Amino acid sequence: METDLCLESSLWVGNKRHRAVLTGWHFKWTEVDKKNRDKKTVSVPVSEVVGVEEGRVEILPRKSAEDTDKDFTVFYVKRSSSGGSYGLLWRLGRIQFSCPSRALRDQWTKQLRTALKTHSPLRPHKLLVFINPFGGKGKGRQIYHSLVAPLFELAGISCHVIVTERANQARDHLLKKDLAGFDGVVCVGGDGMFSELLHGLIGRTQQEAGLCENDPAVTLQPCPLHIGIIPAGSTDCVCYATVGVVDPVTSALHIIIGDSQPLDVCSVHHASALVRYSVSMVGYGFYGDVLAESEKHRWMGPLRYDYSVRFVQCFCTVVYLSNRSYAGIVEYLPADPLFSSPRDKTRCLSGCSVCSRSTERLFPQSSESGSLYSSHFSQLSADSEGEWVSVEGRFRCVSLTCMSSSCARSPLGLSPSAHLADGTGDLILVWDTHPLAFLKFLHRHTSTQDQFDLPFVEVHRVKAVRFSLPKNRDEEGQEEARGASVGTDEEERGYVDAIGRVDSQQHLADGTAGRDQTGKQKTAAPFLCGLCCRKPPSESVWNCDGEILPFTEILCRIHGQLVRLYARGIEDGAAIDSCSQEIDESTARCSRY
Ligand SMILES: Nc1ncnc2c1ncn2[C@@H]1O[C@H](COP(=O)(O)OP(=O)(O)OP(=O)(O)O)[C@@H](O)[C@H]1O
Ligand SMILES: CCCCCCCCCCCCC/C=C/[C@@H](O)[C@H](CO)NC(=O)CCCCC
Ligand SMILES: [Ca+2]
Repeated sequence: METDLCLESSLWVGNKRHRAVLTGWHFKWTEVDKKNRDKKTVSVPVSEVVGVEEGRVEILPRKSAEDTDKDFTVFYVKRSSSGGSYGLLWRLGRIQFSCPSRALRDQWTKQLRTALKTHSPLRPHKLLVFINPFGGKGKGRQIYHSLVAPLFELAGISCHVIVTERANQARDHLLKKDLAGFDGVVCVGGDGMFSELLHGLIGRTQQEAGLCENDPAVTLQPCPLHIGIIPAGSTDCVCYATVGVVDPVTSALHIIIGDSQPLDVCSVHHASALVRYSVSMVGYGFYGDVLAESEKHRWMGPLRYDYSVRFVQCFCTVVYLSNRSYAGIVEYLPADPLFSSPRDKTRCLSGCSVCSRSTERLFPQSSESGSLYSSHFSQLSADSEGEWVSVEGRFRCVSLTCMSSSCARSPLGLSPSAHLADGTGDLILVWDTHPLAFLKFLHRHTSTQDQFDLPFVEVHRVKAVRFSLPKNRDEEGQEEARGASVGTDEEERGYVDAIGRVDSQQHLADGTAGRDQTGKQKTAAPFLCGLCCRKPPSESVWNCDGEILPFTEILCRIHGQLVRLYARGIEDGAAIDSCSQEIDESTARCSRY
C-alpha cells in the first residue's frame, strides 16, 4: 500500500514478522505473533532517522556483514536516561530488516531517504570542524575521531577538520576565510572554543551585512550558519544548558539530524565599543574573583581548568576572601513582566512556549520583505517595555545570564527559569551580606533549593544592563585595585595591562582582551591574593563566559536569538516517558529505552 510518502508492508527482523509503516512523520515497526496479534511497537520520528543503508550494516568497525539484496538497515536516535543530568542521552539505534523481494527493499530505502529529506531540511551536508587539542583533559582529537567522525560518515556528512594550533585560530578563520558551502561550524572543546565560534560567526555576519558591532543600539543580523558543540572542555556550560547532558555522541546526533535551537546573545560594550559577546555569564565580584584566582594558577597547566579544581577554588574563594564586596551602580532595562518571570518556577525545555512566542515577537513576518530576519528590535533608547531602573550599593556579585547556565555541578544553573531564546537575560544582584549567608546562596546552586529566596538576593528579567563605579570612590582603594599596592613584580604589572587601565592602546573588539601578543591570557590574579593583599581591593573584574574583561564599566545588551545551535533544548524526561519509542502492546505499558 503506498500513498505519497506512506508505505506499509510485512518485514522480518530475524525470524520475527513485523508490520512496518512509514507515514509522513513516523517510521514504526510492530512485532506480530503467529495469530496476527500486535506485540511490541517501536516508533521513530522520521526526523530522527540517522541513515538508511542497503544490506546488514555495522558501524564501528564499519562493514556490510551480509549484503543480501533483500535486506536493509536503519540507524536512528535511541534515548536513554542520563543517570543524573536533566536531559536524555542519545544513542545510535540500529535495526536490520529483511524483505520478501529486492523490489520491496528498494522501495523502502528510497521512500525512507525521501522522507528524511522532506522532514529534516536543516540536516548538514558539509561541516567545518575545529578541534581544540588542549581543551578539558586534552581528549578533543580522540573524542572526535573515535566517537563523532564515524557517525558523521554514516550520515553522509563531509567535514573539513582543523586541529587548532593557537588560541583564537577558529575565530580568525571564521572572520576571514571562505565559508562557502558549509552548513554549519562545529567546535570540539569547551565554552572557550564555543566562544571563539560565537565571535567569529557574529563578527563575520555583521561585516557582511555592513553593520557596526560597536553600537549597542544596532539590531545585529542573526548568523546564517548553525553552531554544533561536541563537548570536550572542563565546564561545558553551553552544551549542558542547551542539551541537558554533556555527551559527545548525543551532541553529534543532534548535529546530524539538523536540530535547531536559537540562542540569545549578550553584547558587552565599553565607551561605545564592543568588548565581547556572552551567552552564559557576565559576572562581577565573586565570579570574577574565582576566574582571576584560576588564572593565577597557570603554573598548574591544564589542571587549573579542571572542573573540580575550579569548584574547589570557588569554595576557597568564598571562604578565604569571604569579606569581599564591591561598590557599584547597576542600571537595568526590565523586560516585559507579562511574558515571563525569573521566579515563575518554570523551566525552559525543548519546545518551550515562552521562546516560541518570543520568536514571533522578535521576528514578525515583515510584509515588506517576507524575511524571517528582516524586522528590527525596538531601539534601546526608544524601548516601549519600561524605563531604566537604577540601584547603588555594595554587592557580593552582580551576574547577568542569557540562559540558565546550568552545568554538572549546578544542574539547575545560575537562573533556573531563564530562557534560551526569549530575547532577555536574568540579572542577579547579591547584596553585601554575612559570609555564611553568601555561602548558603552559593550552596543552593548545587541543589533544588531556590537561591533567589534570600533577603539579600534580587533577580530581574532584563533587556540591558549598565554597570558603573560610584563617582566618590576612595582613591586609595582604586590604587590597590590597579595593583599598585600589591607588589611590583612583572606579573602584577602585566595584570594592570590586562585590565586595560594602563595600556590605553589596547583594542576593544579584537578579541585580545586579557591576552598578550601571543594570545596568552595575561596573569590577572595578584590583586586578589589574600596572602599579599593587606586591604581588600575596591574593584573586582568581570568574568565574561570564562574570560576576564579589560574594563569595569560596561553596558550589556541582549540580542534575541542571534545564533542557532544544532540542539533542541533540554528534553523533558517525563514527557518522553509518556510517548516512548517502544510501546509494548501486550502489557499496554510505555517504557523508555
Ligand atoms: N591550540 C590551542 N592552543 C592554546 N589554546 C587554544 C588552542 N585552541 C583553542 N585554545 C583556547 O583554549 C581555551 C580553552 O579551551 P576550551 O574552552 O576548549 O576548554 P576548557 O577551557 O577546558 O573548557 P571550558 O571553557 O568549558 O571550561 C579557549 O579559550 C581557546 O581560545
Ligand atoms: C560552596 C560552593 C558551591 C559552589 C557553587 C557555585 C555556583 C555555580 C554556578 C554555576 C555557574 C556557571 C556559570 C558558567 C560560566 C562559564 O561561562 C565559564 C566558562 O566555562 N565558567 C567559569 O567562569 C567558571 C566559573 C566557576 C564558578 C564557580
Ligand atoms: Ca534568554
